[in-house]
Parts: sequence; structure tokens; C-alpha cells
Amino acid sequence: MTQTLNLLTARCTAHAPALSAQDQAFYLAQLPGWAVEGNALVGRFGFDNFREVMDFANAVAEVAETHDHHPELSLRYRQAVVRFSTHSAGDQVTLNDVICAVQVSHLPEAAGQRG
Ligand SMILES: C[C@H](O)[C@H](O)[C@H]1CNC2=NC(N)=NC(=O)C2=N1
Repeated sequence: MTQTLNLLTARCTAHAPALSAQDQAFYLAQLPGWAVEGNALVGRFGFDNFREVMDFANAVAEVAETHDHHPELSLRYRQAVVRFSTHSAGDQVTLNDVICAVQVSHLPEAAGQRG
């Protein structure tokens, strides 16, 4: 059931269920630059140089530790790819992934992203 909540301040919860396709579409509309690929919520971020990539990655790590919800990160020169899925939901996309994706997108280190 789609719910209205402030994703910027929401916290992850235990035992979050996999989102329905309808709920995925609802939340993706609020996540420009993100897509569901396979069973993961994937965001691509572009930067001017590798130092900016690493600063972003470290900021993502803080979000992950705050929520105890950890993405797969792929880092390369001028690009970071962030993949969230929920292991405890059988590696499906849950609201926890959406919450973390929104908060990653709003990091100051993500500002100026060029995808
Ligand atoms: C015990 C601890 O809460 C779990 O291992 C956490 C850690 N980080 C996690 N990260 C992700 N992405 N999914 C999880 O289900 C998850 N579970």
C-alpha cells in the first residue's frame, strides 16, 4: 500500500517487505536518475574528478551506517553507481532502499551530479 511519508527524514525499519511494481513506480517518480534494474534500485552519479567520487562514496557510507542499510558501490573515475536492495527481503527492493536512495540523492556531495 503506497503511503505518504517524508522520505528525507524517514528511517529504515526492520522486516520491510518487497515493494509491489505499482509502489516501485510511485517512488521512482520521486527519484530522478534512479531506476530499478534487476532487483535493485540503481542510481548513477557523475563528477568532475575521482576525489569528488570518493567524497560522495564516504558520504554514502555515512547514510548506510546511519540506517544500517548498505548499498553496493561501483566507483570509477568521474562516476559512482549506487545499488540498493534489501538482503532481508530476499534481495528485493523495499521502502528501505527508497529511503536511502532519497537521502543519498540529497547529500551535498551529490549536488551537481551529471548522471
Ligand atoms: C543485522 C543487520 O541489520 C543487517 O545485516 C543489515 C545490514 N545491512 C543491510 N543492507 C542491506 N542493503 N540490506 C539488508 O537487509 C541489510 N541488513
